[in-house]
Amino acid sequence: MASKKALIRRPGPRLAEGLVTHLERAAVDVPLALAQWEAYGDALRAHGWETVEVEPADDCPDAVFVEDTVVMFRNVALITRPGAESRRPETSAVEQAVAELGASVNWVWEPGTLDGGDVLKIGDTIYVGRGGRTDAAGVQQLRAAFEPLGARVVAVPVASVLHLKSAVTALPDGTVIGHPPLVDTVSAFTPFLPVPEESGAHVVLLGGAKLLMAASAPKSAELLSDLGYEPVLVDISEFEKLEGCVTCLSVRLRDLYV
Ligand SMILES: NC(=O)NCCC[C@H](N)C(=O)O
Repeated sequence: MASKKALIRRPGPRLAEGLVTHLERAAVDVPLALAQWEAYGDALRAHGWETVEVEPADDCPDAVFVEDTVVMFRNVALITRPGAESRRPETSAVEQAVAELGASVNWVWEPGTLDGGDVLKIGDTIYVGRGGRTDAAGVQQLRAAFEPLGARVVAVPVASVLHLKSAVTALPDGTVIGHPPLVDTVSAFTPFLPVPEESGAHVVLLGGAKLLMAASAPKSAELLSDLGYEPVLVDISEFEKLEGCVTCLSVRLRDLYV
């Protein structure tokens, strides 16, 4: 049977020191962040996902953004080499966690860099954003890892936001959603549905019509609800101050036969 597990990683005491690139730094309330992270995990579990906690990395302020450390395609986990040097120590415990869950493990090698936040999978198509964190060698290594498994890898430039998935994600039917001012190449995505808020571009597919979304995107949630989806809203304000979004707080593992 296909698995329904999701990796998550508890935020550490240094969370407030997390990287900010496109935003002004704002004070992060760490206890509130922890409560928001617990509620995020509760929302996953309430919709049938078994959450698997990666061992915390308390020296790494950004470790809670676990999505950036691994890309899954079928049963293969590509352990990334994050573009930000301060994030590179995050990967070893993630590697151990996915290996223990039965994934085959592959790696992005130096000098390539790749952040999981730059990788959007829609069926067998994998969009990869070449931007501030993912370089050309990282894109090549992603292709080398997944094209032999049947993926079609499509590279797109990313400049306006931190990661590709800060700009666009996809609905269950494959429609790409994004807030147009922040999508560098709208024409790369067909079909494309504009949403009215930046954080409205971020959905985690919970199963069926349910979409995990940030509470900061009420108008986008209303739009999607009107299209027959069922948004499940979580407040992740403290992570948004660090350029995090709902997608980056977990990695869903759907193709492990365990
Ligand atoms: N996939 C993501 O959107 N990750 C967010 C990472 C935020 C973190 N502060 C960073 O700059 O790396």
